[in-house]
Amino acid sequence: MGLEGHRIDVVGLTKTFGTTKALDDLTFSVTPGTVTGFLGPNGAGKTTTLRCLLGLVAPDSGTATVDGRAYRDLDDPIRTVGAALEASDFHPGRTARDHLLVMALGAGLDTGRVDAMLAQVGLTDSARRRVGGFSLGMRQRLALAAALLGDPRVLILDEPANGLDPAGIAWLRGFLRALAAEGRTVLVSSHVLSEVQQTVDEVVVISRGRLVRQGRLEDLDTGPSAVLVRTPTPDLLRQALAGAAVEALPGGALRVSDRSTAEVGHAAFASGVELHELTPEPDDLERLFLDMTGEGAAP
Ligand SMILES: Nc1ncnc2c1ncn2[C@@H]1O[C@H](COP(=O)(O)OP(=O)(O)OP(=O)(O)O)[C@@H](O)[C@H]1O
Repeated sequence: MGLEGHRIDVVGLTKTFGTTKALDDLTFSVTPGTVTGFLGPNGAGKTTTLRCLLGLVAPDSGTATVDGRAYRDLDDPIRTVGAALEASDFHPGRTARDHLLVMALGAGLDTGRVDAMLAQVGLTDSARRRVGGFSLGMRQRLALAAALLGDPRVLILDEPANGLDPAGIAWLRGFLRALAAEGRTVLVSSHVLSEVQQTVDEVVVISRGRLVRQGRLEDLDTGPSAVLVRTPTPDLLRQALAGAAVEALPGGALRVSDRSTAEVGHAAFASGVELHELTPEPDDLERLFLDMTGEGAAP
């Protein structure tokens, strides 16, 4: 059975710090039951947006609401929105378990969930260790457990994959997907698309405080795919691909930007050209992300 879902709506959000326009008329929404990646390069305004959503920063104009209400107007904010903004602000002398107990008591939450949450994030064996000795990945897990203490419908996580090793990222992926499958609304920021690419259904891409793109990950138009080819006879392959956009790469490979792997393979076969490699160019999505956010522009 799914939970009652809550939308996140950011409308016309604008915030200036001194002379820095951190957010510039930013609008997007996040639907329940999805994991949404909130993406943008460092300094794009992600943290500021999340802080506005949590009532920690007052915007100059615009609104950031959960279930149609500002955080401060929610009836039961702790049980509605769980957030992990920074993984580093734990008291280093306190154990993981004590940290969650203090939080639960302070917020009037059921302390009975503490051990269950530690187990959920894989910290049972470290529950009685002091947080000061935790790795960044363990702090991230603890922050996640803290965010989940109130069994919230909405989760807001700032760079949760930061500091996790590949196994930890794979774990996080399954964990967040399961929370979304329960009908929760999960918003996860990252400045690295590949980190969350396999986790998210939707992406909201921002750059310089403005929305660049919102949509389903699979609908992002990655443009024509390019093909990397290696052959001992590049000139013959160029002839065989007459009319194609072919670029010589350092190291001797050719990059064909307007033909599919099948088309390149067929042209080579039909002309008797020997191929040593024929691969679709990797990271099309990463390239698109860099292009969209202006980070990939040629110097
Ligand atoms: N309290 C503040 N005072 C002054 N400037 C700020 C403050 N908070 C954020 N900024 C500035 O606003 C811009 C957006 O910062 P923000 O932290 O929201 O970006 P971000 O996308 O989260 O990047 P990062 O991943 O590096 O944290 C940056 O130029 C930042 O320096």
